[in-house]
Amino acid sequence: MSKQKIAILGAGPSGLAQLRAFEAARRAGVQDLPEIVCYEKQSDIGGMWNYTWRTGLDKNGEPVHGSMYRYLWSNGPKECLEFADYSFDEHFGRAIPSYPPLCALLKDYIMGRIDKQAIFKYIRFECPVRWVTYDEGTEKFTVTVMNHKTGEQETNEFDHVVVATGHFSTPNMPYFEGVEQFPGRVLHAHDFRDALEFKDQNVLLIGASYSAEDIGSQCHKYGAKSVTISYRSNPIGFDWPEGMAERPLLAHFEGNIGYFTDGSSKQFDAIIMCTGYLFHFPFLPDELRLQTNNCLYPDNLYKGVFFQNNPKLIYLGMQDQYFTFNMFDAQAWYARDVMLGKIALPGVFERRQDMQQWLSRHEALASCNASIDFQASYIRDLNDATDYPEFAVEKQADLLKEWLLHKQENIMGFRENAYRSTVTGTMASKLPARWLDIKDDSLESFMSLDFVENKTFDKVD
Ligand SMILES: Cc1cc2nc3c(=O)[nH]c(=O)nc-3n(C[C@H](O)[C@H](O)[C@H](O)COP(=O)(O)OP(=O)(O)OC[C@H]3O[C@@H](n4cnc5c(N)ncnc54)[C@H](O)[C@@H]3O)c2cc1C
Repeated sequence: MSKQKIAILGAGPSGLAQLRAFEAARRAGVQDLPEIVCYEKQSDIGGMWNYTWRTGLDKNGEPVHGSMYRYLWSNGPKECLEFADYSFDEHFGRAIPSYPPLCALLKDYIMGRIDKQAIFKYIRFECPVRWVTYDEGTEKFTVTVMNHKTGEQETNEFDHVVVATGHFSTPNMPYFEGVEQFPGRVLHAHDFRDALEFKDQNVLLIGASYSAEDIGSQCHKYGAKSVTISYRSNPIGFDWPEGMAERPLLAHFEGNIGYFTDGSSKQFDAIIMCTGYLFHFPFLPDELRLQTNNCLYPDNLYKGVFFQNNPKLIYLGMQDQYFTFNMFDAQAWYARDVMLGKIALPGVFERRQDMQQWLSRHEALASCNASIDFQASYIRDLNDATDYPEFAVEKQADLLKEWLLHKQENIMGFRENAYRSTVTGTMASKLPARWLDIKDDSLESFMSLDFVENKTFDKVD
């Protein structure tokens, strides 16, 4: 019998988790592993964590994937991202603060546990996937990619396809009457790169989620004259510093004046749409395409990963994310075991029943804390079925709840908090005060700071 072939689309944290899951099986002595090819649009691994100055199109004329900006700090504490089998202490050789102030630093950690020699051989860089089809007769997928290195298209057949292409890259861009006459800059959060650009400006952010919260805080910190956050349903509700305020939804613009639904108005210099992202799979036909919005449990994915119409098509990382890297691992390990035949997939009806149970629980979620527990129980459910190293997902859930409280208490200063690692038991170092105003975003510069002086390295037995 010929070897199974698996295509992994994307080499961001999810796709890498899938590659690493197979690599772990290989190391554990599993024979007859499938043949794997990972197609990646960019020229490096890391996905969203590859900071790029580019906006619009990349060097190959493909839509830029990255939505991250300079000076992006980890939103949640690093203790909630920590892998069971690879701690931050191990990677950096010392305790670092709970909120690493650089995406380069987090990328360094996430990629640090990857055996690059073992994994790079599977990845085909600068090969965006153009089209995927499935043949009911041969029971195979055909994947067509554009190889920008050779300038030619390539087509190959696979038994499974794992979609790990992310869902924070295609802007959801609403229209507001009069916006076309607005004289200043109008952009989506996807194209936001540097808060310094908005120094001394009156900035309007539309949206009430993480992007509005974080980009708004950044603009304030880097000298915007005022920051107004316009919400559709409910205000974010933090105790914002002077110069930042929330207003209900924008109704229309007249020139550079924005009119809000409560009848108020204000003059603006720039508009940043923090209005979220679309799930966008331009390489998939309708019958294979996941159609969802951002939520903790998209419908039609059994165990959150197997596409109901065709479970040989696997989606990773499609959930809204309290948990990120650990959840991708849990999904990748489970998906691997199904692909290897270690876990049997139930029939269509049982899969639907299982999904329905999760969807009912999902529908009943009434608070952020309940949502965090829901996602933790989802991860637990997956991990219990595989040999993924045991880790205390419930303790990380408790940390996430603390994080929410700390944000509520002090939105501009919550990143000064330090937490205890659930993996090593060590306390994070305090962030040196001068770094709260970080203007130098090099990893070297950050690591050259002496954290030891502030460190409470009281290990728990
Ligand atoms: C502004 C911002 C801040 C964030 N902050 C945090 C944070 O602080 N902590 C946290 O845990 N998470 C954060 N996230 C979430 C982040 O998206 C996840 O951490 C993680 O990157 C998701 O991994 P992924 O592999 O699923 O997707 P991605 O990281 O998006 O990777 C997808 C990969 O697929 C590739 N790809 C896309 N289309 C194709 C194609 N057609 N063919 C081939 N390859 C393709 C892309 O090039 C990319 O490499 C943030 C996201 C954003 C946008």
